[in-house]
Amino acid sequence: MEFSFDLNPIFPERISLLDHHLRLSRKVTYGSYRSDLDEQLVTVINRMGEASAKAQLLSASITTASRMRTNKHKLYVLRDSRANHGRGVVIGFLKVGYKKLFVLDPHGRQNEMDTLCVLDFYVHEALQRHGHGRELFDHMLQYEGVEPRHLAIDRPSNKFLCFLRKHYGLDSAIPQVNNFVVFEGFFRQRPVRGERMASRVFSKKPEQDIKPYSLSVRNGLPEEEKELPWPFNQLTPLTRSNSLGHSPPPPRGRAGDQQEGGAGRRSQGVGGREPVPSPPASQTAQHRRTSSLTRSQIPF
Ligand SMILES: CC(=O)SCCNC(=O)CCNC(=O)[C@H](O)C(C)(C)COP(=O)(O)OP(=O)(O)OC[C@H]1O[C@@H](n2cnc3c(N)ncnc32)[C@H](O)[C@@H]1OP(=O)(O)O
Repeated sequence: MEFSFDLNPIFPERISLLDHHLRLSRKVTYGSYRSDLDEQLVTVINRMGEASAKAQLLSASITTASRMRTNKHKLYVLRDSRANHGRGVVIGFLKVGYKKLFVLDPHGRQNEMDTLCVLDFYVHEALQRHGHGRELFDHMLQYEGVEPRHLAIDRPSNKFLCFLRKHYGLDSAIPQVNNFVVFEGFFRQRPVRGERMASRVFSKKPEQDIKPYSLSVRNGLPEEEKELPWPFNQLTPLTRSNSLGHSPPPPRGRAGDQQEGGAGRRSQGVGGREPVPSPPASQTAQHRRTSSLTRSQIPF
């Protein structure tokens, strides 16, 4: 992603980390922050957010400078300093943050947890599948001191699911009733960081709904589509997408989804992330309105 100004003073490192004040982390930078770069930084964040939203077929950006300021999220930005005649280009970004979630364990018990969540992740279309996503993700894991299985993912796209499976062997999700995805091993050997884990019975409703961005930007959906949380609202007769971890067939040129496998994919409608693979139609019709999913029914 190119800009008319020099990116190198804004992002002095190959991977720079911004906090919710849009300040660079001292741990990953050598220089100090320059206030005159504020405006350019806002421009970059907003452009990156727009590109990510477009790639995920979202109706609005979930990463903007103003959202960054109102949420305690962190933004890892990967740039190439030499490209664009030395002005640099942004290759991609990864946004994470702690959220209080109600997470179901494999026995269906509900646990209230403050957990690190992956909230937005984007690599420029022209640079995907070159290892940049892995570089960003590994950097974040190391900096945050977490293992991939201990993360909660806000409604991962199909590409992201493939990525997680390929690089980190995450392919077996524990069914949830919110839009976050956690994988097997999520509850095992978690680092102690003041995390609250209050076991509750599955049937008890959380005190508050935890809404991922992906829901909050769903402006245009009719009410009936808002009723059910993901993945239940995915359970319409669809063709299953490519199996995870395999390279897809060549691009089919669908707007906003240029690098996807194409076959069997559908737009989720205004505001949704790109769809994840879904169960065969026979299963989906049968389980469209069920209140819980067994492991074999999780749609990937
Ligand atoms: C919580 C969320 O943020 S969900 C939204 C995630 N973001 C998106 O979907 C936006 C569009 N996609 C992207 O920006 C990128 O594809 C990312 C961020 C998911 C991955 O970044 P990349 O730089 O492509 O990843 P990297 O090169 O390290 O790894 C490649 C692997 O990722 C997965 N992947 C990347 N692109 C695709 C694709 N078009 N189709 C299927 N799998 C893909 C595959 O497992 C791939 O391995 P393979 O080529 O051997 O099949």
